[in-house]
Amino acid sequence: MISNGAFGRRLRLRRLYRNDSERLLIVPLDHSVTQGPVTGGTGIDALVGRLATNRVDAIVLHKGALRHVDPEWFSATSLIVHLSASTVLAPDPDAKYLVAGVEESLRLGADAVSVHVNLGSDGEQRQIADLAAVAEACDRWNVPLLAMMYPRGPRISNPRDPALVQHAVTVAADLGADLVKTPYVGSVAEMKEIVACAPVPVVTVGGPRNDDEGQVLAHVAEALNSGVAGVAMGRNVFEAPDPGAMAGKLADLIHGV
Ligand SMILES: O=C(CO)COP(=O)(O)O
Ligand SMILES: N[C@@H](CC=O)C(=O)O
Repeated sequence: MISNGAFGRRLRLRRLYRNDSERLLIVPLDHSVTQGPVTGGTGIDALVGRLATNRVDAIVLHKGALRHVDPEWFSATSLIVHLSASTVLAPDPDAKYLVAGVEESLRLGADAVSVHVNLGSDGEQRQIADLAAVAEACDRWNVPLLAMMYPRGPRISNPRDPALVQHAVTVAADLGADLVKTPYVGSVAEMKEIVACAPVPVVTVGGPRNDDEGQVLAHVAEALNSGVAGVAMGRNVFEAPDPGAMAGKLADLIHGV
């Protein structure tokens, strides 16, 4: 793992890798702003606790959610504060904008921050500019940056096109991200090429809910075979009947039993 920057950034980045030095299991819960509640009635604190106690390396949360979560859970997992937002109700749900900052996230105890960019969307210009500005603030405050990069927009017919995904990864790395999250392209060989060209670790998303747990785990195993550094899986964890058990099965796959 090639670390970037000052001691503080390297330390925070190393803290993300809690269960082994090469792979990550990240569970994003930032969908709460995009689409609505992610807790299925159990409450955000209970959900975070189930994830933290099942070897999830980091959890992505929006800043306000932290008011309702016991900080004790973050002795067992890392906190990534998500800085971007949009909702599915918007005229353009792909138009992401910033709702939090790096200093604010540090005050909240963040180990890292994340920004979402829809490459090819009508609002791409602002999103890329926001990514660059956040990267500068991360450099200033020695905070690792996870870029959530999706080929997504009116001119994107195949959001898993390897060339588009590789372009998205390159944009993130070249603007200063320490980690990139992006869709799996569906082929081990093609994902291997993307990973090989990426100067920073790449993790893949889980995608829409699949009720067949075996298929979800097989998808992760295939992605891992392509050399990705892990997964950032949201819906297939927090929408599972037992999110903690699902997280544990993913951790077993990613980190070993
Ligand atoms: O990282 C992600 C969202 O921020 C991926 O979420 P899903 O696994 O639900 O696609
Ligand atoms: N960051 C994502 C969450 C799921 O992919 C979004 O805003 O939609």
